[in-house]
Amino acid sequence: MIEVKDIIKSYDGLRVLDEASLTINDGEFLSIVGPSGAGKTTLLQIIGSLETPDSGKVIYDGTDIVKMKEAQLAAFRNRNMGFVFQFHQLLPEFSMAENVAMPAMIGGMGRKEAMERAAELLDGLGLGGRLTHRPNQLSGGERQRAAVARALINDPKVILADEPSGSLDSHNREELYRLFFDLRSTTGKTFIIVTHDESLACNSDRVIHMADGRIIDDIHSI
Ligand SMILES: Nc1ncnc2c1ncn2[C@@H]1O[C@H](COP(=O)(O)OP(=O)(O)OP(=O)(O)O)[C@@H](O)[C@H]1O
Repeated sequence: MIEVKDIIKSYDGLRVLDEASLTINDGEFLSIVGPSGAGKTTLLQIIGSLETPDSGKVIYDGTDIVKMKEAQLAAFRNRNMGFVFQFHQLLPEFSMAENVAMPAMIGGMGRKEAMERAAELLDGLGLGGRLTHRPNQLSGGERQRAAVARALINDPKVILADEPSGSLDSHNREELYRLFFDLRSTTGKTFIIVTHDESLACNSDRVIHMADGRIIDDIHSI
């Protein structure tokens, strides 16, 4: 369970999160929607410990990660969170298998085991023939699937995604959503996704609506 409590965040004196609070249950598939500038990305980054709030708490299973020191936090993030961004952020000079294996190696896994696990994951996502390719040799949809594999490599409990389909065409978008929903059913992971896409939001368990740094609506599907 993740408890987000009274988060306040300002940039340059401008308040972008204004006492945002929510509780996210394990296995929930949650979309965060709202107009541009509402604070969605900032909230996601704070939940993902990539950004620090001015005040408030982000509690994972009883532990407030806002209070953690950077080294401890980096290890916690590496073990417990997987990230998918709008642009894949794969490293161009590394192969697909190396890119996917990287968070596991950073977490202390040996190269051989990490590369084997990366190959397995990529294979499972239909990219078994692309292990030694570089990111620029893949299509946008393939790159985004590889980014999902990278997010999964450490078997985190939570996947955080920021506009993950923002750079994809409609076919690849639908494929990515199918992958997310399949993963949710097969792995029980928690998904927290910032999106402008209605079809993704509509199919979520829960939709958080934000405006002006506040959560103005929290709708659970039946
Ligand atoms: N690092 C930063 N420095 C200064 N201002 C920032 C920074 N990050 C975000 N902001 C500002 O905070 C506000 C909220 O931004 P945020 O990206 O969280 O909104 P959003 O709801 O995700 O918007 P969008 O849908 O356009 O991505 C915006 O006014 C933005 O300009």
